[in-house]
Formats: sequence, structure tokens, C-alpha cells
Amino acid sequence: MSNISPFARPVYVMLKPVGSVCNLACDYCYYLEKDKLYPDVKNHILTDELLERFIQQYMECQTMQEVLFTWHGGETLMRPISFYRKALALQQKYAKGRRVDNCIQTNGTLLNDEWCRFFKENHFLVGVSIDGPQEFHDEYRRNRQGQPSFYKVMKGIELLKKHGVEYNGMAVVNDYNVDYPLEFYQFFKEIDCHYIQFAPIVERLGFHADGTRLASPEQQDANIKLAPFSVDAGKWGDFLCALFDEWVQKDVGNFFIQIFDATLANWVGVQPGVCSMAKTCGHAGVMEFNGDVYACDHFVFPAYKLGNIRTQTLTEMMYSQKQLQFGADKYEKLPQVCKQCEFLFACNGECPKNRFLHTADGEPGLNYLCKGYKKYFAHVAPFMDFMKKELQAQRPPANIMDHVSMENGHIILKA
Ligand SMILES: C[S@@+](CC[C@H](N)C(=O)[O-])C[C@H]1O[C@@H](n2cnc3c(N)ncnc32)[C@H](O)[C@@H]1O
Ligand code: SF4
Ligand code: SF4
Ligand code: SF4
Repeated sequence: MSNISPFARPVYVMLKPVGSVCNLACDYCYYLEKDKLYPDVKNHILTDELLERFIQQYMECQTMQEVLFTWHGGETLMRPISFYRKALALQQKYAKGRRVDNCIQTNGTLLNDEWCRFFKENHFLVGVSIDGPQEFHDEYRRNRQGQPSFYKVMKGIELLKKHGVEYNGMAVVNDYNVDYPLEFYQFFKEIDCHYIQFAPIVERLGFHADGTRLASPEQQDANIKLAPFSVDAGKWGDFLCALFDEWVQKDVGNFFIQIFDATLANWVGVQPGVCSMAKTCGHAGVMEFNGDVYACDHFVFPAYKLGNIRTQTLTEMMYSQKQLQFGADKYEKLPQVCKQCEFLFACNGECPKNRFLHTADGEPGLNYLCKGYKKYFAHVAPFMDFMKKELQAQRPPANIMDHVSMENGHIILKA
């Protein structure tokens, strides 16, 4: 029976309704160049027919009562509202009593009153990409003519707030802003954004015959260079430590920073809310505008294509041996240094996309950010232990704020 799938955990397939088409051209973007995978296709637009096929199959793929749709790009708001209205109607057609939620990721520049009213009415969670204050944001987030986007995004955020739309902030940490964790964080507090994701930029430039420039993770070749906008591994650790010190003194339970939540989840032994910190992954694929399904949004490379929705079901693709192995590899392919690492339970080798280093004894698969994560986990360990005890005693982890102080520039836990 097609509507019974054998695994009792949700499966996600994010959808790219305009492929990688975008009104911006951020220098560091990993997705913008994916149009080169389809050089012969003029319009990278998901048709109504494929939309319906996707929605039907996505519903059938789920074993849970709640179904989450994730709209992604490219720039999602380059499709008209009528497209999303059609999608909502189709969701209801196939929901069969299940609860349906929608989240949408956007660069925020095209938001207007009409979009915001639509999101509010239909309970969308909106992820807005904003890389902190203007100077940081506009360094890389520009359009093809080089025009900056900060003011447009801020206007978009104001509109979301005006209409009471639920939103969160997606910020990337790169070579340019990594030295300013507190300014960065302060910005989000000032705009009253309480849910924030900080994602490190790690990319390598490989250059392929098809015109794409980003190296896929398994590519090893002397010509591959770290992209200049990538974050330095040690600095990523310093960034997280400084951010944590500020947060743990003032903001626990008020501002939610995804990586801190994920770290605490692993400390307590529950599933973290972000795949990179989980032991295995592979439950979050992506479907391109033409129905091609890939293992993960960061693995949209020909070798990681699972098939096409016209000829295979999402259930077949997402539970295929190839995809199950992709997910299991996150743990199985860890080098020994990770398997013996005291922080394995919290780090899990982070995202396989970033594992292109060799260990000191020559084993492949070490995460480029390892140095930073070691710093971070060692730094937060006593505080995580404290919050874990609070949770186990059914007390709020926010109690930690009464037990920390700064002494000589170092954060300490008071007895
Ligand atoms: C590819 S965009 C697509 C959605 C929309 N256009 C936006 O910018 O939010 C999704 C997210 O990926 C982030 N991103 C872009 N390039 C990245 C990279 N190389 N590494 C990590 N995140 C990246 C963006 O900042 C954005 O928050
Ligand atoms: S707005 Fe999003 S999709 Fe567009 S270039 Fe920037 S990160 Fe990429
Ligand atoms: S490869 Fe990385 S981003 Fe993709 S699902 Fe696994 S951990 Fe998440
Ligand atoms: S901190 Fe480094 S060695 Fe430890 S699990 Fe993470 S990547 Fe591996």
C-alpha cells in the first residue's frame, strides 16, 4: 500500500518552486549555480502538474499526523501568491485529516503587505535571511548589478512584524563577520528577532566542465581551494564561545539560537532540531523544479540524485538503499578521531558536506570546522552540564543565568 511507509520518523523534502532562480546573487550562495545542472531548460518553474504530484506523494510518504512543507529556493517569492494558494488547496485535497504546516525561506526583499497578510492568514513560518547589521549584510548579499539588499530586507521584516507573522532569522557566518559576534547578536536583539540560526559558510571552489564552481564534498584535488568567503575554523569556535557567553548571562529562554538548543538536546540525549548535529541524517531531501530529487539541499550534485518524481515515488526515493546509506554514512564514515572524540555525542562530526580534511594519521573525512567545534564544546561543557541537571529536575534551564558571572573577561559558573 502506497500510503504506508516503513519508518516511524518524519521525512522532509524541501521544494524548489523556481529552482535556483533568484533576484539576488549573494557571492557565497551554494544554490545559485544549480541552474547549470539544467542548461537546456528555459523556464525553471515547477508546473502545476508536478506540484500536485509532489503534494500527493509527500503526504503519502509520511507516517506522522503532522506534515511540514518547506518552500525553498532560489527565491521563493518569485512565484506569485496564486501559486501558493493553489498549493494550499492541494494540501487540503490530499491531507486526509492530517495537520499541515508550511515554512518558507526567503531573502525578504520582495515582501509586501499582500504577502504578509497571506502568510499570517495561512500560518506560515517565514525564515528570513539577514546577515546582521548593514555593513555585514551588504558585503555579500547583493543583486547581479551589485546593489545592496539590506534596506529592502529590513522593510520586509518590519512588514512581517506589523502583520504578526511568525518568522525567524537565518544568518550566515563568513570571513567578513566572524570577528564580530556581539555586534551580530545585538542586531538580532534590537530587531526583536527571538529565533536565530547562525550557519557557518564553508565552501570550496572546484570548477567543473558544466560551469559550476563549488566542489562536491568527496572531490579531492590539488586545484580545489577554500572559497575566500568561508569562515576560518578556529574563528568559528571563538564566535560561538563569545555568543554563548552573552546568551548564557542574559537570554536563555528568551532568545533561541539553534546551535545552542541543539547542543543542549544532545547533552540531554534527545534528538537535536538540526540535522548537522544529529548522529545520522538523510531524512531531508530536496526536489528541484523539474521533479529531480536529491539527497540533501547541500548535495545537489549529479552523484546524489535519487531519481525523478515522474518515474519514482518520493517514498521509493527517500527510503531507497542509496538514501538510507547516505544518512547512515554520517556516522559510519567518521574517522577514528571522531569516533573516539569526547564530544562525539554533541558534535556527531557535524555536516558531511564539511568533511574534506584528513586526520593527522591520514584518514579522510575530518570536518573542516573540527578545531572550532572542539573549542566550543569544551567551553560550553560545564554550562550544558548545569542546564541538563536543571532539565532533569524539571526546572527551567534559564535558571543558569543566576549562576554565571564574568570574571576577568571569563565566564564562570558560581558555586
Ligand atoms: C540558498 S538560500 C534560499 C532561500 C532564499 N533565497 C534566502 O536567501 O533565504 C537559503 C539559505 O542558505 C544560506 N546560504 C547561502 N549560501 C550558503 C552557503 N554557501 N553556506 C551556508 N548557507 C548558505 C542563505 O543565506 C539562506 O539563509
Ligand atoms: S538570496 Fe538566497 S538564493 Fe538568492 S543568491 Fe542569496 S542566498 Fe542564494
Ligand atoms: S548532509 Fe548535512 S545538511 Fe544534509 S542532511 Fe546531512 S547533516 Fe544535514
Ligand atoms: S569535535 Fe572534531 S573530532 Fe570531535 S566529533 Fe567533532 S569533528 Fe570529530
